Amino acid sequence: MNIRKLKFYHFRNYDKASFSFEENGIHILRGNNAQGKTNVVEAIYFLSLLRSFRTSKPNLMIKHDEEMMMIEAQIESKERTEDLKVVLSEHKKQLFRFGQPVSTYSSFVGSLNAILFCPDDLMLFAGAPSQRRKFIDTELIKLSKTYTATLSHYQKLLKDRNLALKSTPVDRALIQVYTDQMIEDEKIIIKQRHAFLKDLIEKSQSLYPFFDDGKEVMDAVYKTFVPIDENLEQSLKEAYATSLSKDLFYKTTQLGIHKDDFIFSLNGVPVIESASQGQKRSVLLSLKLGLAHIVYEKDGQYPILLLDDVFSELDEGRKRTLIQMLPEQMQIFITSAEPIQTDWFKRKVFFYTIENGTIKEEVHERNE
Ligand SMILES: Nc1ncnc2c1ncn2[C@@H]1O[C@H](COP(=O)(O)OP(=O)(O)OP(=O)(O)O)[C@@H](O)[C@H]1O
Repeated sequence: MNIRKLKFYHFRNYDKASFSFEENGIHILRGNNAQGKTNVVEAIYFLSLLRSFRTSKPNLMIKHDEEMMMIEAQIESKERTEDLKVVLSEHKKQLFRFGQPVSTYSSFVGSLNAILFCPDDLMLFAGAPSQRRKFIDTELIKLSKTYTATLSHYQKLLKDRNLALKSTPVDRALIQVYTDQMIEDEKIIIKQRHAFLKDLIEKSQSLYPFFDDGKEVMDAVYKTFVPIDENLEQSLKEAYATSLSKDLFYKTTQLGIHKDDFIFSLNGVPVIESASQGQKRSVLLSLKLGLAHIVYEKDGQYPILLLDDVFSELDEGRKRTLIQMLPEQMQIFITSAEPIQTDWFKRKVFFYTIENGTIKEEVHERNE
């Protein structure tokens, strides 16, 4: 998958800007701090998921003192070339595909598949379990419609069950109806999370040694509230039966996949407890590249890879390794405020200078 054109109008610090990108190449956006490099990455990510990785308030992306903003892109995939456009004003978000208005989120999201690495991702290890669930869910939602539908059904049931637990008098029969339906959803979600993590870890494990000279072994464990085996349904039923009195006491559902966690480790020690900054970045990069390989296996094409400020805190060896590990048929955007040595690249690479909300393509430098 490739972005061939990208246009902004009143987006962040860009007034009006237009970019063209070659397919598959590495595109380096360089420039001093606060010039608009990450803004470009944010725009691509926003077209992919209709949410920003920096703010939960999309209106902040509208250029100061303006009333609306627009991001537009031409996407080339294996199947087709299509135009995507988002127009956002304070009270309205309008979506367009092929120049036609699109009314639902689900018929827009999915056209552009992008995988992002950004410095805040390092919070994956230190943050709350909800962040790790979000990481896994975001990818599974892109990969499986069944997962998306089941997760949203479960979330609704959980809300209803919690309301039923709070009501007086308590309707135990109704709570049981919700519990039974939640168990059906959980059987699907637990199996999919388990299988996805196994696949992701297998792929990432094969990449991590390149970053760390094969010294450490990365791994991850899926922590849910029941054993994952052939007795899953029975275990779920027993867990809810045992927890019912607690649920009634606290008036909220104490157990469920909404409390799952995923623990990432190096040599058996949780990453958060002992990994260096460089090692954390290396684990994350192995995970992100692992994700890209999963998408390739499923779709027969790589997603777009967005690497925001990826080089800081990586030593030169790791920087070189990262570049060598990037698949040839993947379009990649890298932002950097650091000097970049052109001899790191042995493939098509394009440089752009970003300065105060303007973009200038530099002379193509190609080392082949
Ligand atoms: N809504 C907005 N309107 C106008 N300018 C904005 C808006 N939001 C952010 N900016 C400006 O965008 C710039 C930041 O851009 P960006 O985050 O892309 O920087 P960067 O080049 O990636 O920098 P760094 O190397 O420090 O990460 C800042 O100058 C900021 O003031």
